[in-house]
This record gives sequence, structure tokens and C-alpha cells, in this order.
Amino acid sequence: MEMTPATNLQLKRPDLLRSQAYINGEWLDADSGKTLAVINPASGVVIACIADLGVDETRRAIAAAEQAQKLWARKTAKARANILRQWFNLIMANQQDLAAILTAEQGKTLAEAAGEIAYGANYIEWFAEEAKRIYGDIIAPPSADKRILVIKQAVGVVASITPWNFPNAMIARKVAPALAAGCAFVCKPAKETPLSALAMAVLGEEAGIPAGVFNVVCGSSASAIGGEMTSNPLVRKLTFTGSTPVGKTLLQQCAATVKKTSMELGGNAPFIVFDDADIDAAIAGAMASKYRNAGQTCVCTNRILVQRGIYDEFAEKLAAEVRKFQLGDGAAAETTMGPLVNSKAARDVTALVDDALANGATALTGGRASSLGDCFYEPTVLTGATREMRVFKEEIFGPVAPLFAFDTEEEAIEMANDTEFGLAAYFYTQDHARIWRFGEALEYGIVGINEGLISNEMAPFGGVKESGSGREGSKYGIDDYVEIKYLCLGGLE
Ligand SMILES: NC(=O)C1=CN([C@@H]2O[C@H](COP(=O)(O)OP(=O)(O)OC[C@H]3O[C@@H](n4cnc5c(N)ncnc54)[C@H](OP(=O)(O)O)[C@@H]3O)[C@@H](O)[C@H]2O)C=CC1
Ligand SMILES: O=C(O)CCCC(=O)O
Repeated sequence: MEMTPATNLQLKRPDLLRSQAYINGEWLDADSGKTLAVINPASGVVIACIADLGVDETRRAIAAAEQAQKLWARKTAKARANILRQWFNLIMANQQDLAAILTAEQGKTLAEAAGEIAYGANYIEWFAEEAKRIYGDIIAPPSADKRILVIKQAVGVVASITPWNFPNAMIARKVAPALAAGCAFVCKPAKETPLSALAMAVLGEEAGIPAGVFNVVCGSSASAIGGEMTSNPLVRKLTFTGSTPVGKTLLQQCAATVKKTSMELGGNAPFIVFDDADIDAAIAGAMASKYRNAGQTCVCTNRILVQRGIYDEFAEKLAAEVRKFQLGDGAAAETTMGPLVNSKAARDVTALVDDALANGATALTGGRASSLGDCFYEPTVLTGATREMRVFKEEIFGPVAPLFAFDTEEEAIEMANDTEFGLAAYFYTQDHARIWRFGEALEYGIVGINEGLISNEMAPFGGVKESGSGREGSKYGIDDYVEIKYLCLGGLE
């Protein structure tokens, strides 16, 4: 459907708002001429109508990436690092414009959006530095006439599929290690949030990323674009962030050509508060880890487990903090929580809360959709939550904190690990022996201990069990984008 954009975005650089796709250094319409409307979830206003690409354009982007990758990988690590560093500089110089675009398409507050731009840029800065630290090895040989060397080489063309909840940072933390290692990159942003990806491409081009090394393929048919990405033999790696069911489908599709994969999938993070915890610190941690991005992150607290002796005090204090949220358009200065990404997300959260209420939970605050619009849900605290409720098992992806009671540490660890997911977990205690014991017993890739904010570019981000594989960020992050090659030198005597 053709719609006329009615954006009132005030940008210092209006050229950052693009509607064409970016392939091989060119800005292009869809072959079909079709477009896709990008809608502001707070207002329902159309921000832009972007090129709606399909299989053919994706195939051309992959072919262009394959050609460009060879030259990119031959550049020195320092040359690649300098370009990445320049990209970081440009992103930070345009932080406010990028944040305004992000808020318009995704809904989070401007302050959160500016934070995300800096967060994403930090990965680019980090991997600009790591580009120069990809080391090989020399290994003791089995006989005197041999030498064993290990080198690390770029995997080649990387395809990326990312979600709408972090439209900038999820791409940044994949593209940065990929480019640092010498890979070329074809990304498919979520259909709700392609504008942040296209704005990144504008600045990447300015930073000197050669044509074909970074491509953005946007469109309404994820299965068509994803199908080409996963079946095309020129793609050597797929990196995905999103839901576990889609991740499993993509893994199956990648099997046919045995691609390397990195999967950042769903979570069901427990947040455990022991009765020896500093309760005010635990409240602050719960607020940060639960309500960030209106609860729409894969590391968001999903289940709050509180030891029975402090349950009522914790619940009252948390509800008092949650009542302070000012729900509204993320672009308004007074707003502290924006809408959910679309009306389906709000309906999904409504169904989860209604299930809990019908099964005996009580809403201390919230507990219903907001009258502000069909994408808004009131920030909510539920007491009396039980394991039989859907909120115990399913990713809520909304501003809802269900509080479960427990009595013993054994019960807490059993409840915390009783899920197929294993991404992030949090716990609060002042007992040092328990810190080690409980931290080691949690079956999760990331554990916040007396801390609710765990994401940064210096740390390895990733999950176990059905939350995925691979690590993003940190010194380990580059490993996902290199292949180990063993060189055996013979005849040396
Ligand atoms: N782990 C995480 O970080 C995330 C978890 N989720 C969870 O998933 C739920 C649903 O969210 P949703 O946005 O639908 O998540 P999805 O997993 O469906 O979407 C994530 C990305 O995958 C793409 N995608 C979807 N289906 C396919 C396919 N068949 N082939 C290739 N790509 C595909 C989407 O494209 P498009 O948007 O264009 O359809 C998007 O770019 C959330 O409520 C939340 O529970 C969601 C997002 C992130
Ligand atoms: O929700 C996600 O998709 C992961 C991003 C969250 C973070 O980086 O903290």
C-alpha cells in the first residue's frame, strides 16, 4: 500500500532519514517498485515508506558482498580499524539525530534511544581496537621436520537478521566484529525498524566503508530475504537476534549449506532477591532490568523470585517506584516509558497478564492496557504469581513484573533453572559464599550479582540452552567471525 509520509522529525541532518535500500554502495528502490510503511508506534503516523526488497535484490547484495570482501580482508587490520573508528566518530557526532529516528520508529524514550546509539557505537569502537588483536599460534610439532602454525581468517560473507527492540545496537554489535575481522556484511533489519539501519549505512559510507562491504536489505517478507540468506552458498555465516522459534527455523535452513551461526535468542530471566539483600539496591536493579525499553529486551527480568520474609516489603516498594513512570510518546521530554513496538505486542502482554489475574495474581499497579493508544501497556507489578501461570514460562516482552515467593535457596535455584531458556539471570544477596554457590549453579550465560545492568561492549553477551550460541562483544566476540586455519610446514630438516 502506498502511503504518504507525514513525519515531523526535526533532524540536523535530514539526509540520515532514507527510504531506499543500500546495496553495493548504491541507494536503490525495490525491483518491483513496492514500498513498505514504517509507522511511529506512539502516534500511528507514517514516518517513511521504504523500499520493499525481495529475493533478487538480496542475492545481488550477497554477490556484491562476496566481491567486496576479498579486497576488504586484504586491507591491513589497522586500515580497517581506522575506518571503524571514523564510523564510531560519525555516529557519536550524529547521536541526537540517530536517537530521534530510533524513537520515531521504535517507541523508546529519546534518552534511552540516545543511550542505545552510544551503546551500539561502543561496540564499533571496541572492535576497531580488537581488529588489531587477532592472534595466531605456533604449536610444538610432532616431529623435527614439521612446524605447526595457526592463523585466523575472516569467515567471508556474513548475513545478519536483527529485531526491532534495539534497531541500532543489535546491528552494531554484529557488524563491528565482522568488519574488524575482514568479513563483508549483508543485514536485514526488522520491518518495523529499518530506518536506524539505513542511517547507519549513510554514516558508514561517509566513514569510508567500501561499496559492498556493508549492505542493508530491507523488506516486508522476512522469509523471502531470510530464505535467500540461509540458502545462498556465498553466505558463510548467519548471525541472528530474535525469538527462539525463528532462530530454530534459521538453524535448520542453514544446515543445508553448513553455515557458521551465532544465535541470540529468547530469555526468561529470573531476578532472585534473598532476604539478606540490600532491598533498595534490589529495587533499583529490578527497575533497570525489568522496565528498560518498556520490558522489551531479551535480558529483561521476566520472573522476580522473592524470599518470603521480605516479599511484601519488596512488592510495595517496587510498586511505589513503578507508579512513578510517565507513559507517553518517547519523543516527549516528560515521558519515562514509551509504547510497545506495535499493537500485537500490547495484545500479547494483555493476554499474559489476564491469564495471571484469572489464576489468582493481584495487580498492585497497572494490570491493563493504557488508554493512550493501542500500543501502550501500563507498567505493572503482579503479586501472588505462581508457576502454573504463563508468565512463569513465557517471555513477557512488556513492562510487567510478576513476583513469585520462595522459601529456601534450593527452591530458588530449582525455580530459576526451570526453563528451556538460559540467557540472563540476576540475584541479590550479601552472603559471599552464596554469591559463588548460587552464581555457579545458575544455568545462564550472563549473571548479574547485586547488579541489574549487565550489557556493555567489554563483556561477552550470549546464552546457553535454547537462548542460543556464540558471544557478542568482549575479546571473545571476534571469534565468531574468524575461521581457524592450521598450516603444517613439512620437510624442514
Ligand atoms: N531475543 C531477542 O532479543 C528478541 C526476542 N523476541 C521475542 O520474540 C517475540 C516476537 O517478536 P518478533 O519481532 O516477532 O521476533 P522475530 O524473531 O519474529 O523477529 C526477529 C527478526 O527475525 C526476522 N524474521 C522473522 N521470521 C523470519 C523468517 N522466517 N526468516 C527470516 N527472518 C525472520 C524478523 O523480520 P521482520 O521483523 O521483518 O518480520 C526480524 O528481523 C517477542 O515478543 C519476544 O518474545 C523478539 C525480538 C528480539
Ligand atoms: O534484547 C535483545 O535483543 C538483546 C539486547 C539487550 C542488550 O544488549 O542489553
